[in-house]
Amino acid sequence: MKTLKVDLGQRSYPIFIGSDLIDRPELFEACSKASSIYIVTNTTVAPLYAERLSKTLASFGKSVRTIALPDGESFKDWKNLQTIFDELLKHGADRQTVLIALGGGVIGDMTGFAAASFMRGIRFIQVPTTLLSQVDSSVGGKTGINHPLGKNMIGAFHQPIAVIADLSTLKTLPPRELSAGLAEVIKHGAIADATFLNWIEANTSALLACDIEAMSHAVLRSCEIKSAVVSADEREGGVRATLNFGHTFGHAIEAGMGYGEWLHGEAVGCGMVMGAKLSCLLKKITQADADRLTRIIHSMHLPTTAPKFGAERYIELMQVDKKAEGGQIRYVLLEQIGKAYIATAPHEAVVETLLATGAA
Ligand SMILES: NC(=O)c1ccc[n+]([C@@H]2O[C@H](COP(=O)([O-])OP(=O)(O)OC[C@H]3O[C@@H](n4cnc5c(N)ncnc54)[C@H](O)[C@@H]3O)[C@@H](O)[C@H]2O)c1
Ligand SMILES: O=C(O)C(=O)C[C@@H](O)[C@H](O)[C@H](O)COP(=O)(O)O
Ligand SMILES: [Zn+2]
Repeated sequence: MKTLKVDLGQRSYPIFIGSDLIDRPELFEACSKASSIYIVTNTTVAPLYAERLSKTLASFGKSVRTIALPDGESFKDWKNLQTIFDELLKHGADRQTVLIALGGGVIGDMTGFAAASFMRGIRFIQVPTTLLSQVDSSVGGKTGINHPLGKNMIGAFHQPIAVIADLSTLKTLPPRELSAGLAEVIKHGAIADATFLNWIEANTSALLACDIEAMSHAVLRSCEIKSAVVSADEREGGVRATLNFGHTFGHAIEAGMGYGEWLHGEAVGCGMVMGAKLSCLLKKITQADADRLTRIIHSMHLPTTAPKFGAERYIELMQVDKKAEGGQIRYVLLEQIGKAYIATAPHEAVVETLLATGAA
């Protein structure tokens, strides 16, 4: 097992990465002081892992309940958040209750937001079971739900007290979901570590085959990169926005198509292709670099051709973005492979050229 730390002073927490971790009560030690424990999961993950996790948590001698929400991005909304609150209140949860998010990023984001707001804030633990949630969403404390007009528009920063990434759970993950997670892995290489991107490129087959050693390295290196960024800028005042590479376009695709049509990772993969093309149009990276990144994304079975909404609609969708300021869209672009920067306002005509010609 590998252990990392997200360094945030009093809000610091460990990330445990390894196999069969959901069977190890010592990793859930914070539950020994809980008044009650709620596993929040969904109807797909519950039959796979909830009983095993309940058994582990039962060793603390506290009440352990499971809340299973419907599965899918389109359920990351008010209604299902309300279901969590209903269950907590119905069964007498209090400020010493600990929530456990067992599932992918949808469950992690919603459970985290429920924990941030229930009785003005209770503790929660992330047990990510998708590649995407192990390499990205379980770390950093961004929690929330979608709004029909914009992705993740309602939420809060609320850090978990631990992240327990059990690599064995990836064995049951469908290939399409694995590829979606690989998009965020590629993102970490593209924005912060050219050597890691080389490794990803050289290990495409092992990653697609969900080889345990390859997964272990991908999760570890991604968590190292993300936790360093989050430790430096918890609330996205600056450098944290680089983790949004591919997301300005990607979130527009998700909202524009209706949540769930394309997976988040698929939209981000395609968004990174668009971001690389824009970086190239602005003469920051070479055509060869943009082509290479597109090839890597394509090799992971991710879409690289954007849905054709038209430039006007893309711009309208992208204006509903948390990075936008005073109506100006801000893009995360590449200065070089392994280094991202924030473009406050690239010339609108350049973006329109991108949308009209290449990607959309
Ligand atoms: N908070 C953040 O920093 C952050 C970062 C990245 C993404 N996100 C959010 O995360 C979400 C995407 O997360 P995701 O890709 O994990 O999607 P997801 O949560 O929808 O999970 C993907 C699918 O895999 C299933 N599943 C989960 N674990 C499984 C397992 N071990 N075996 C079999 N099936 C399993 C789920 O039921 C679901 O059908 C988006 O809402 C995105 O906005 C948040
Ligand atoms: O943690 C971050 O910061 C990220 O941007 C990670 C992204 O992969 C993730 O999709 C995040 O939820 C996007 O955040 P948002 O603030 O753009 O909604
Ligand atoms: Zn993302």
